[in-house]
Amino acid sequence: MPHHLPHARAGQIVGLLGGSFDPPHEGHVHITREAIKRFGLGQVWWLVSPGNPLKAEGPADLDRRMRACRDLLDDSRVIVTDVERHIGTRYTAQTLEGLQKLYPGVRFVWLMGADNLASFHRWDRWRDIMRMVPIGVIARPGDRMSARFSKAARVFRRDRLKSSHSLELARGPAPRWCFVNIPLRRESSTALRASGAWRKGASAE
Ligand SMILES: Nc1ncnc2c1ncn2[C@@H]1O[C@H](COP(=O)(O)OP(=O)(O)OP(=O)(O)O)[C@@H](O)[C@H]1O
Ligand SMILES: O=C(O)c1ccc[n+]([C@@H]2O[C@H](COP(=O)([O-])O)[C@@H](O)[C@H]2O)c1
Repeated sequence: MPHHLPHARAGQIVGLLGGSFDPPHEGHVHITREAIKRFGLGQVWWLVSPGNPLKAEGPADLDRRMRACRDLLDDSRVIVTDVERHIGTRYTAQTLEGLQKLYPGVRFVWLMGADNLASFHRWDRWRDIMRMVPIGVIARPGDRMSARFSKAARVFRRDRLKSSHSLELARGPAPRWCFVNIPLRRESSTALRASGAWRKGASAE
C-alpha cells in the first residue's frame, strides 16, 4: 500500500464522500457525521476530486482544497484523501474499481447529497456504479423531490432500502440505496465562492 493512501482493514465499512470541496464547509461535516450514524460507518474518506467531469470550470488547486478540508475537520473517523489523483481518474466508476482492487475485502459505500442523485444518470457508467457499491443519499435543502423522482431513483426503485433500515445499507450487496432525511443545512460551496470568502486561485489561506 503506497504510504499516502489511507488504511482500512478487510471487513471495515468505509463511506466515500466524493466532492469538489471548493471550498469545504460545515454542510460537508454535518452530512459526514449523520452518514456515520445512520449507515453505521467505521470511517468516511473525503475524496477530494481533481475536478468534476461535468463542471465546465476547474476548481481551485487540489492541495489547497485538501488543506482546507483538513483544517475544517476534527474527527479521527474522517480522512481526507486525493486517492483519485493517485489512481489517475476523475470518474467515480474508475475510482471505485481502483479502490476495490487496492482494498480487497473493505466494504465501501458511496455517499452523496440529494442534488447529486438528481443528476446521477449523467455520470459516466452510472448503472455500473449502482451495481458496484451501496449508495447512501443524504437530504439537501431544495433537492428532496427532484432526487426522489430522478431517473436513477426510478430505474433502481426496487433496490431502495427504507430509511428506517439504513443501518443495513452497507451490510448487503449492491445494487441497494437508501435516502435518509437529516436536519438540513444550507451551506454550499457555490455560496461561499460567491461571497468571496474563498477566492479562486488565491494562494494564501
Ligand atoms: N449542505 C449540504 N447538505 C447536503 N449535502 C451536501 C451539502 N453540501 C454538500 N453536500 C454534498 O456533498 C458532496 C460534495 O459536495 P460539493 O463539494 O460539490 O459541495 P457543494 O456545496 O455541493 O458545491 P457546489 O455548490 O460547488 O456544487 C455532494 O454529494 C453534495 O451533494
Ligand atoms: O463519474 C462521473 O461521471 C461523475 C460526474 C459528476 C460528479 N462525479 C463525482 O461526484 C462527486 C461530487 O462532485 P461535486 O463536484 O458535486 O462535489 C465527486 O466525487 C465527483 O467526482 C462523478
